[in-house]
Amino acid sequence: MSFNMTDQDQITNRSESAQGGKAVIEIKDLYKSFGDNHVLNGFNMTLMEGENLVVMGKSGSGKSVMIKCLVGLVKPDSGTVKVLGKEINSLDQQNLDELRSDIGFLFQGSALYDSMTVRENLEFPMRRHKEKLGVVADTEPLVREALENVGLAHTMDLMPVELSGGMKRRVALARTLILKPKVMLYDEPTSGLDPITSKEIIELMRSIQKKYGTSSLIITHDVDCARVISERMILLVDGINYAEGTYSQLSQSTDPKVDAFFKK
Ligand SMILES: Nc1ncnc2c1ncn2[C@@H]1O[C@H](COP(=O)(O)OP(=O)(O)OP(=O)(O)O)[C@@H](O)[C@H]1O
Repeated sequence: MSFNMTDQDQITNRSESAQGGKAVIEIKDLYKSFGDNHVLNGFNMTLMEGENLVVMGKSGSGKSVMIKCLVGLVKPDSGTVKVLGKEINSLDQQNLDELRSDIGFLFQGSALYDSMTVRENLEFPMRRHKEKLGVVADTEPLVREALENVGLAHTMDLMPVELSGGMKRRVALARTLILKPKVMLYDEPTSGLDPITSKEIIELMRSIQKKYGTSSLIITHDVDCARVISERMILLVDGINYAEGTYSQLSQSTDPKVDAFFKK
């Protein structure tokens, strides 16, 4: 289904391309099956520089498979996946690792290492991606800045067990920000959090995007999160980008498959 845009939105899109918007992620005609389970059937997606794009899909619709194709953890059957101008499936391991250091992840299971302090958790990616930051003699200023971004500088020497669920998620976000990623991938960033903590995380995501001009792909079931954060949305149904548009366009659709996403 191709979603009908209003005249006003068509004008907005034209002016965006006139400003020379750059694609940071381009997925074209992506197919992936596991045996007879045809998960992605020609999925297309473009994330523009500085954009917040939300992808929604039912449980089992292939959102995680799509993200895994994006970071080279799953090999597609066919189609192309370009991230920051590089075709993922043609990169060797070293170039793939380098590219991954420009991609920040906040996944449902973005667990902190329980045996390490908050500071040590944040130092970990710095050691892992030395090629990006070089050898950092004094890690404290970077750790502090990353924690200040999420309002948790005072937790630097605490252990994860001493933090609430929302605080852990914020530290996980700080840990990914320390590498100054160009693209952020969020997989269910508010799942398992109460509404107030969810709101705090969404606000943080917005402030980070503003501060660093990061482009973000957000996978969520949370309609409120999608409403607040998305500039554009894609609904993944039957392995394709079934509908695309702004929150207000999609939430007013009379198509039953689209409408089902917005029913509480
Ligand atoms: N490695 C794999 N081997 C076989 N089947 C797989 C594999 N990975 C995913 N699948 C199948 O692909 C389909 C899509 O799974 P995926 O995890 O992408 O769903 P999802 O949309 O992320 O769901 P949820 O919202 O519940 O996390 C499912 O039917 C799943 O069983």
